[in-house]
Amino acid sequence: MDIHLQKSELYKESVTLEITGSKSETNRLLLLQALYPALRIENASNSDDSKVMTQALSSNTLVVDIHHAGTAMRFLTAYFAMKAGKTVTLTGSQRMTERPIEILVNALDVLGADISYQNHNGFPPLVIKGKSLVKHKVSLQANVSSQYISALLLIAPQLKNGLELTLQGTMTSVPYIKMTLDLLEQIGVETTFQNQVITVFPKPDGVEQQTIVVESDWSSASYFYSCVALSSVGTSITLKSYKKTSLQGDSVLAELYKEFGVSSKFRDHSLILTKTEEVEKDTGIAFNLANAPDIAQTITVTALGLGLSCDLTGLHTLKIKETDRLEALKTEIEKLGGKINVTESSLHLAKNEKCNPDISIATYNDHRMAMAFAPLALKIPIRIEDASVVSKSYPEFWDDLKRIGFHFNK
Ligand SMILES: O=C(O)C1=C[C@@H](OP(=O)(O)O)[C@@H](O)[C@H](O)C1
Ligand SMILES: C=C(OP(=O)(O)O)C(=O)O
Repeated sequence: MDIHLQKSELYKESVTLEITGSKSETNRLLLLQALYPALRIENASNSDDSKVMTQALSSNTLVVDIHHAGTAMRFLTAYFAMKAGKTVTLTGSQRMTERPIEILVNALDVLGADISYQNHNGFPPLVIKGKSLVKHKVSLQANVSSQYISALLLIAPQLKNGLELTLQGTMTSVPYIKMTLDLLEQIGVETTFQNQVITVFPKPDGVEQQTIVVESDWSSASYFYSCVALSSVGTSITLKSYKKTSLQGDSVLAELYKEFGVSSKFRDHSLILTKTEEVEKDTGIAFNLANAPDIAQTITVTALGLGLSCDLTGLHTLKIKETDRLEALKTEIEKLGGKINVTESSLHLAKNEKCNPDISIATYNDHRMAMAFAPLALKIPIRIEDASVVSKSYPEFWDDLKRIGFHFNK
């Protein structure tokens, strides 16, 4: 299904949207709940990625398919590796079979796991024979994906001797590691993180009965930051339920979007975004997003819509996500008339006058390609191909766009 967005304008009155829970927090808590059934989760994400995670944790089938969900692939590899007596083939979409997992598999091997590759070394599908893992010290490369690290940390309190993890090289996506440690601490697991060594102490006997409320998803909020940035001064949107002090690294949006003239105010659990000033055309945007890779596409498209130049660094993980996001951005932005250069870990977007209207944006099975480009309809009519991809993280995305004033026919 393609969606043709007409040129739209946000409603003058600030509309309030309820955004689904963070998929990162939810998928961690779902795994922890499988290990500690006393946990209750509120405001869980209704994303496809969280649905497949829930299904996988309760399934008794020999083959578990997690589709496009990177967190589910990585977290469940660790989970099934320590489930003694159970053998599972863990697989996913075509793209998932191209997303590397060797660093995690090697680390689990060191801990005593039995995992083999069904087709290509280093990539899913994996055949995992669950075993009791008794070793507790391992080192792994920390600059490819933080999800490998979170996967090990999540199972660590149920390992006989806990875990001592040494991170090698420059760490990437660090807030996601801290989110995992924070959630472990919240449920009563002791952890330390000093220099590049993380220790998780064993917690074999269960945790106290408790309910954890998931904060709404900040990566999903990014698309509304972009909508407000691309609107006139005074435009406002209210999003629920957010906290000023978040576990999610993408909450850095509140800081970064000041450069696009957007202010963020917290009232109770609402986040109010307001366009407070026009941005000078000569202002160039420059951010290092190594700690917030999922908002790179949103920021690039906001800059394009405002005609600003934009330099982003720290993007080395984008090439192994739902698609090669650097190449996908380059191809689609060039169709719109933008001038963009990409390297293995950065992008440069040149200042531009205006975008070509009525371009059809390909989305490459990547929810964030669809959601990042949609706000451009505040400037030009635009078509988004295969629009249902958004359900990977944010199934109500298109309904919410309608609620704030976008016009389109599905
Ligand atoms: O742990 C997580 O929940 C995530 C970590 C990040 O991945 P990398 O660590 O691979 O960059 C992020 O891009 C992904 O959307 C979610
Ligand atoms: C990269 C993402 O997800 P994952 O790696 O979990 O598939 C994402 O949601 O942007």
